[in-house]
Amino acid sequence: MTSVPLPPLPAALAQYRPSAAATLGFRTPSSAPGVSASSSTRARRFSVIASAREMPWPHVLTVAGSDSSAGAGIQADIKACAALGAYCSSAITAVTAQNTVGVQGIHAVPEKFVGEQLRSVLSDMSVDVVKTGMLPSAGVVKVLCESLRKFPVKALVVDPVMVSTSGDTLSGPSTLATYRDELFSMADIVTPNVKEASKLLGDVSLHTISDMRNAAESIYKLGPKYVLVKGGDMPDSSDAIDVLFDGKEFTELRGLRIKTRNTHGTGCTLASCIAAELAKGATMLHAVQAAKKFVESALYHSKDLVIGNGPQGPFDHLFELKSPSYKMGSLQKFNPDDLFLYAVTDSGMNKKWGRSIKDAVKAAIEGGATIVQLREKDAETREFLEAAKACVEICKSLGVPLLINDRVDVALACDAGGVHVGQSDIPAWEVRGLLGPGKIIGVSCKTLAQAEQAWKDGADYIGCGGVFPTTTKANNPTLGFEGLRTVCLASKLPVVAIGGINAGNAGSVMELGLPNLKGVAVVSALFDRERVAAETRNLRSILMKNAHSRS
Ligand SMILES: Nc1ncnc2c1ncn2[C@@H]1O[C@H](COP(=O)(O)OP(=O)(O)OP(=O)(O)O)[C@@H](O)[C@H]1O
Ligand SMILES: Cc1ncc(CO)c(N)n1
Ligand SMILES: [Mg+2]
Repeated sequence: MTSVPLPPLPAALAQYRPSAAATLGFRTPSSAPGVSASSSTRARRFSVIASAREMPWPHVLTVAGSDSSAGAGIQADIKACAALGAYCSSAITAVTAQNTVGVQGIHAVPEKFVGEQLRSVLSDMSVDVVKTGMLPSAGVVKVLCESLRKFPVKALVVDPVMVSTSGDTLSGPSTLATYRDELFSMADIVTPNVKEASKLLGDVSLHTISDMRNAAESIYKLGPKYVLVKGGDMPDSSDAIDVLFDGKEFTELRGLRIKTRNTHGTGCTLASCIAAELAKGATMLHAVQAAKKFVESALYHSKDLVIGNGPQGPFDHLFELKSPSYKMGSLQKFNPDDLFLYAVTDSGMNKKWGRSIKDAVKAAIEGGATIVQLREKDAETREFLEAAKACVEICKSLGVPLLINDRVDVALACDAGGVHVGQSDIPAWEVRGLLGPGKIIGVSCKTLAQAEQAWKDGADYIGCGGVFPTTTKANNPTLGFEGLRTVCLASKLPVVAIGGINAGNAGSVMELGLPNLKGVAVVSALFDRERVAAETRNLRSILMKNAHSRS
């Protein structure tokens, strides 16, 4: 590949960013002969830029290699960022000829021209996060470090790509020292897989989680703020476990290991998703969790795809566009706002008033319930399953998610939207393993530690209470407003308040104005009443009033 000299900055651009242009030594309007713009044209152009700045788009610049099969590299990075709502620009470091069999050829882009691409993007666009993939030579790593010193960004994600999964070398041992000595100290996070971690540490062997922890600690000493050692390629592990280290604490991120041949590009995708989430403003822990969840979901939805004849196929980054839930307005995908008016059934109460579970659920939705949970502690399993199937049908047709309390087996059998578990039920991460990534999982939590664990376990929301004393749960300690406030403020997941809530006190719960508190869950206030739809409607109008008075 030949490098062509960089032309002068286009005149129009020079008018928009005269200071940036001057800094870079580009010709500015006053120095560019024959370029003139009236002051009104210039003012209009500036106002276009100013209004564009009011609507920023999280921006990731990927510095990586092209993969002709489009499963990894630049192509994966752009798709991953797009799927997560970030804009992705690119500086291409190498063009590879590769497919699902392996890498057939590599054509490195001259280092100077990598620098020119970096300068073009970084001098013009507001890049939030730079993500690196294949950096084929020490020279490219140095060029990148220089560019980053000149144009600092909010965060740097370094995926130290060295060997493709097919075993082909993408970056030789000569780059190792430059990675370690120059790039790592600028990085917010470095994301080696186990083989790369081993190479970075002089070929130490890594076989266990404890080895991954030690490796993360050693790489941390080379200067990055966080290290994520990825366990996708750990043999004999039924889970896909990654280890995050922030210099003090280790976090094990445990996900399902999806049985599929389509894992080409998981590493590039994970790093790009972390970059996209950071660009959107997430904390590192959140960004890594969201990224892992994305990879897991994409693999799950692509597990049976057949693209290419080789052993390692690509997966579909835009799987959500294809899923029926996306096309039909999404019943499966969790929307925290669905927690607004959360109806929990109780068979005893409905029996007492002479209604079936199905009629009770129908009435609650008619009155405005936004999510329903079947909590049928006393029902026989067969009878419960039949009722659940009928409720799923109604809920699907009315666009309201239906969750099952405790019973993962019943949820699977009736294809419910998800499961709600308590502290003494199956742990949320095991439920996730059974239900897969697309279902909703809620966990009852009373303490900060429980809320933290629910988040780590991959739950979607927590139920917090009992806020007030309740008759539906024996020996249930009451948290009161203070307990609710403490958990809500610390919770990384959306919260629904539960326990003794009714039309008389629901307003005061919402008035707390806690940002994470998305709604209230009610049992007796709806179902231990004669007219379920009317009670629900009344509660909804109370909640709406208080939700509105907050905004
Ligand atoms: N089969 C799988 N099921 C679920 N998650 C997986 C699977 N394989 C990899 N992952 C996850 O994908 C992410 C990338 O990990 P991996 O160890 O595969 O990186 P990598 O080897 O750098 O990627 P690549 O294969 O693209 O080079 C990690 O979060 C890992 O846990
Ligand atoms: C270009 C490129 N970057 C990264 C990887 C790692 O998956 C790959 N196979 N190809
Ligand atoms: Mg891998």
